[in-house]
Parts: sequence; C-alpha cells; structure tokens
Amino acid sequence: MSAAPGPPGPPDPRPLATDASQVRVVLRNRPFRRLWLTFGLSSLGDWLGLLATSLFAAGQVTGSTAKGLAFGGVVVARLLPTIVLGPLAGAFVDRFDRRLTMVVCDLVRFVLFASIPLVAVVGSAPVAVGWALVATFAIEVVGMFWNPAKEASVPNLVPREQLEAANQLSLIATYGATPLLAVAIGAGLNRLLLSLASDDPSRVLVDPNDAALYLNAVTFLVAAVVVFFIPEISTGEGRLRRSGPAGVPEPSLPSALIDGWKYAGRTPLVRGLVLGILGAFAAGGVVVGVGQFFARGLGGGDATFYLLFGALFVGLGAGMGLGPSLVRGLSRRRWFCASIGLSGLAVALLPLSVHIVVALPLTALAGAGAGMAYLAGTTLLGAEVPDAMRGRVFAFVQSTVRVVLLLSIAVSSLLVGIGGGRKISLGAFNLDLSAARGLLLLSGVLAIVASVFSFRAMDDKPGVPLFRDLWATLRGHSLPVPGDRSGDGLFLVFEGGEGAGKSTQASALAEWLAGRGFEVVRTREPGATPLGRQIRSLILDHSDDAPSARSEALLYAADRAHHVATVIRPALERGAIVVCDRYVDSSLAYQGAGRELAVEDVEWLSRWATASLVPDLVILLDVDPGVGLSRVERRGAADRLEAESVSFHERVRRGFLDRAAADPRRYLVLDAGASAGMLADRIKVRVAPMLKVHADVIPVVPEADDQPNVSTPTEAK
Ligand SMILES: Nc1ncnc2c1ncn2[C@@H]1O[C@H](COP(=O)(O)OP(=O)(O)O)[C@@H](O)[C@H]1O
Ligand SMILES: Cc1cn([C@H]2C[C@H](O)[C@@H](COP(=O)(O)OP(=O)(O)O)O2)c(=O)[nH]c1=O
Repeated sequence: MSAAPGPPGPPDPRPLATDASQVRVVLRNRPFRRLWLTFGLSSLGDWLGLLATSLFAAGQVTGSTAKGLAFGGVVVARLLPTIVLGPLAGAFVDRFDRRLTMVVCDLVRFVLFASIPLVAVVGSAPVAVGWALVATFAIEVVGMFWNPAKEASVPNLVPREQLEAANQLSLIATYGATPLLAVAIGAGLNRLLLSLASDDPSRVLVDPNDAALYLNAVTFLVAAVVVFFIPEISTGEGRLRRSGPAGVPEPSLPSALIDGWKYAGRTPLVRGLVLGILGAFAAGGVVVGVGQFFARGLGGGDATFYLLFGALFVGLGAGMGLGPSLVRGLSRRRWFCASIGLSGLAVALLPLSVHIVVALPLTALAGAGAGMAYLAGTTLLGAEVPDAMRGRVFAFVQSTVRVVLLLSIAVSSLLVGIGGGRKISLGAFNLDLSAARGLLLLSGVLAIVASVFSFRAMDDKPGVPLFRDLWATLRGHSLPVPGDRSGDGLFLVFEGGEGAGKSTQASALAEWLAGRGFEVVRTREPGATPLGRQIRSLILDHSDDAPSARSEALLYAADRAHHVATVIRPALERGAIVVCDRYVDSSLAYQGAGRELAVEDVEWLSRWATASLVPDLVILLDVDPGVGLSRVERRGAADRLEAESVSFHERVRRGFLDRAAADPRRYLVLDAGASAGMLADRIKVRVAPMLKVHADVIPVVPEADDQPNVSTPTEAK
C-alpha cells in the first residue's frame, strides 16, 4: 500500500491572487515558457484534429445521413474514452514520470494522426472511416494520460503566487488562441491546395484534409521534442518514488486509484470544487442543448444562436482574462463559489429575457462566471492538492465534467423537443413560455444550489459574510478573517493621522473603563515592548540610512508581531480590555496608501504578523493633515513620518477612511476637529454597549470609589 494520503490540512494562508505583473514574471520562466509552447501545440493539434478527422470521415461517404453518422461517430469516439478511462489514467500519471508520460503520449499521437490519411491511401472507404474512428478513439485515450500529466506538472514549474497567471496563459492557449488558429489553418490549407490545383480537382496534390492531418501530426512531434527538454517537469510522484528509499513498495494501480477517490471524498476542498464544477457544467450543457430552441423563441434564427454562442465565449474569455484583476485579493475559494453562483444566476435569468438585447449580456455574464470559476478551480487544484495526488484529482474532475456535460446536453436537447411552447403577449414583446426557458431556469437554479453547497464545503473565511467581503474586495481590499480568540477580553484600537488626538482619547477611555472596574491595558504601536522600542527608533529616528518602504513595512510588522504575542493576546486571554494607539490600519494607511505599497501585500503581512487578530472596534479620528500636523508641531521636532509631505498625509487619511468605509460595523469614525470632551463622550456611547456582555464577567464597580486600574506597557508620551 502507498502511504495513505495525509488528512487535509488547513488552507495555505499564502495568497493565490495574481496581477498583470505575475503574468510577465511567469512568461520569464523558461521551463514554463517551453511547457506553454507544448500546450499550444498539442491543443492546436487537438482542435485541428477534431475538425480534420470529422470532415475527413464525413468526406469518405456520400449521402447526408451517412455523413452525419460518420461526423457524429468521430465526436462520440473522442468523448467516450474520458468517461471510461479518465480516472485510471490519473492514477497512472501519479505513478510515472510526468515528462516521459507526456513525451510518449505526444509521439503516439504523432503516429496515429499521420496514419489516418495514410490508411486511406491503401484501404477502401469503409476501412478508412473505420480506422479514422479507431485512431481517434486511441488519440483521445492518449490525451487522457497527457492532460492530467500536463495539469499536474504546472505547479512544479511555477511558484504558488504565479500559478494563477500560469493557468490564465494556458487556458488562453487552449481555448482562445488555438481553436481560432486551427480554423484559420484548416481553411487556409483548403484554399491554398485548391487554388494550386486550379480548376481541376483531380490534380490536387494532397487533399486539404489529409494535409491538415499531416500538419497536425507534426505539431505533436514537435511538442514531444520540446517536453523532452524540460527536466523540471519530472518531479512527479513516480520519479520521487523511484529515487526514494529502497523497500518502499509501489502501490498497485487499483489501490492508487482507491487512494485518489478516498482523498477526493474526504477533502472538503476537492468535494466543493467537484460539486461546483459539476453544477456549472450541467448548466452549461443545458445552455448548449437548448440554445437553438431558445434562440428561436427570441424570434431569431441561426444568426441569433451564433450571437448567443459568441457572447458566451466572449464572456468566458473576459472572465479568465480580467477576473483576477477584478477580484484581486479575494479568497480564491470564495471567488470560485461566487463565480458559479453568478453563472447560475445569469442562466436562471435568461428565460426572462424577451429580447436578444437582454439575452446577450446575460449570456456573456454566464460565460464570465464560468470562465472565472474554471480558472479559480484549476488554480486551487494545482495549489492545494499535493503533488502525489494531483494527477488523479485532475483526471477525476475532467472525466466527471465530461459525463455531466454529455448527459446534460443529451437530456436537455431531448426534453426541449418534447415540451411545446405557449406565447404570452407583454405589450410590444412576446414571451415564449417554452420548455427551453423552463430548462434554463432549472439549470440556473441548480448551479446556484451547487455553488451554495460548494461554498459550505470549502469556505476559508468562516465568520466573514460573503457579500460584504465581495463588496469590500471590489472596492480594494477583502475583509480579514477574525482570528480565533480565547478569553473574552475586548480589543479597542485608536487610529488616525498625526495629531488627531489618539493618545488623548485613548487615555481618557482607558481611565473611564478602569474607573468602572475593568482591567485595562493601555498600549500603542510602534514601541510598546523593549524590542519594539528598538524597532521604533530604527524606523522613526532620522538617519542617513532610512529604511526603504518595504523594510519599513516589515519593521512595523515585526514590532506588531511581538506586541500581539507578548502583550495583546495574553491580556485578551485574561479577559482584559486592550486600548491600543494604532494597529494594522496604520500600516495599511501609511505603508499601503502613503508609501504606495500594494495594500493586499501589507494586509497579508499584517494578517500573518498578528495571526489574524482583529480589533473588536476601531475608533478612527479623522483629521485634516494640516490641522493635525500643526497640533503636533508644538510637541517638538517631527519624526521621520511626521516630516513627510502633505500629499503623503492626504493619502494616509484617504487610506484610513477607505478602510472604515469597507467595514462600517467595526469602525467608529469621528471628526477629530471636535473638542476632546465631545469626542470622549461619543466614544463612551459607542463602547458602553460592548461592555454589557463583558460586564457579566467582570463586575462594574462604582466609578467614584475606584482607583484606576490601568497598566501601561509603554512609557507615557
Ligand atoms: N480634540 C482636540 N482638539 C484640539 N486639540 C487636541 C484635541 N485632542 C488632542 N489635542 C491636542 O493635540 C495634540 C496631539 O494630540 P495627541 O492625542 O497626542 O494626538 P495623536 O496621539 O493622535 O498624535 C496634543 O497637544 C493635544 O493636547
Ligand atoms: C503602527 C504604525 C505607525 N506608523 C507611523 C505613524 C506615525 O507617524 C508613527 C508612529 O509614531 P507615533 O509617535 O506613535 O505617532 P502618533 O503620535 O501620531 O500616534 O509611525 C506607520 O507608518 N505604520 C504603522 O504600522
């Protein structure tokens, strides 16, 4: 038996998000570039092969029924093997060297494709068609091994943070560029060869379809050679096992397969992904199955159908290409589920469209959701499924997707013919109550349900409401995950620009709370601990060797990590109230907005430093930088940050306000121009209800007779 796959661990906290710069970085990665070329070649071969073989088979026979049968036979021959052999191929891929698997597959496909026209030269028409079918079937079988090997090898070539960009590029190659290129090459060859033969068709040098098949065979040969020279791919399980300690028995194919299924079954991420993908593809299949009927219902013919189809693909491409820059830092698990929900919603709304003008954007939206879900799903599988399991999981997903797609296309195109239509007149428009519309609604709802279930299975931000998180993300930053807190202390933070009055208000609040009998820890950042004080002087003192923006961010994070670990968490665990002058938002505002570092990076760094400890309330004292700076001028020489330009402090102010706007329930924003007494009152009003729960634990002591009980790990300012 193989070592059983370990239990699914917690999600990797490192972000998977990508941006345009990652695409450039990935493109500079040589092994990936070469692999990408082979994706393109093989995918070109696939598309060209499908077109050429189908046309070839149809061209061998006469009569429309026979042509239809021959054409359909090729398509079926291509889809069938996935279903039967997919999972087995995945288990195989995980056991053997992925590079060699890919090379052998490409060589076999080279031979098979070249054999199709060659057999036709010597054999009769039935033999030629028969062989075309057999070869096609075999080519698809080979693809079953090649595909999971390819998918599983990408994560070995590119680092985690570039995985999404790498997937974007390979999806664009597979579904965007190469199908178009295949059509163009097919058509180009046709014209070229026919024009060379002038008007006498019998003088055609090589039949255009034969030529396409030969060309196609060559693409696989080239791909085989290129892959052979990418040794980095060979880090699959097979190779590790071979060079691993002697005496570790190799798992048999069936037991590897069973391990793979077990892993998929008990890993919430994989379960969620499979469920979501199946929901999306079922809906997609229905759209394809009923498309023509629906188009007719919209009052259009084939042209409308092609328009809808075009919109679906434009949406798909846009989702894959632009999605990541739209959602930026959003959790990829959440993005995946939300995309499927979006797709489902668009499909469910389609039946309500009375006109193509409404149907087109909805179709594009459905495509965009599907494209984003496909990209996020592939990236998640690559990033979070261990290398040893990846081939099996990819194969499992690929084959179930095909089954569902085939079934939903077949069933829906069958059903749609049965149900008759009824027209309802809505003023100028006629709404056609047809089976097509009913099926669309049903499949849209199905996809939404699937997205909800997969969300439940794989969400990595429990406790953070999805829609608020989405909204916050679209506006610049996703919401943090509240850290799990033991103890029932209260964590209150003051934020704001220089001279906003944070220290004044923090002291007032701390005294008021202590006066009511609470244990209060009044603290600040940076510099609340001995280590922190050293860091503080490194950052803020003027020196010839001022830290760069990134090292400044790291120093603040280092101070914060130590502060949280040694002061804040222990206090909260005791049940104390922590009143802190500045926290994470200062880094986001000063280093993010002010120094213009990527806010997501600073946010991630802070989350890591604090182990996701989030304040219960942030009191933001909003002050005009001019006013605030003039207040602190009286304090003496400005430190390094105070001495920054006014535009810097303006950006900082915006940074704070944006944070507060993204999560209003956790912020109290006050105009710091008000008098200190008024501000203190407003703060007490907001904090008091938070104490009620707290007061059950620590009795409230009458204000007058109590000695304030404030401990300060930092010296008074
Ligand atoms: N609401 C207020 N109105 C006017 N001046 C204030 C107010 N709050 C504080 N100050 C004064 O402004 C200066 C800076 O206040 P401080 O609390 O140290 O701000 P911060 O900690 O935000 O830098 C101090 O001299 C303080 O007395
Ligand atoms: C905590 C923190 C502070 N800072 C800056 C803001 C302040 O200019 C300086 C802290 O100095 P401090 O004297 O504590 O400022 P204030 O009296 O205004 O509260 O460090 C950051 O840039 N990033 C951070 O994460």
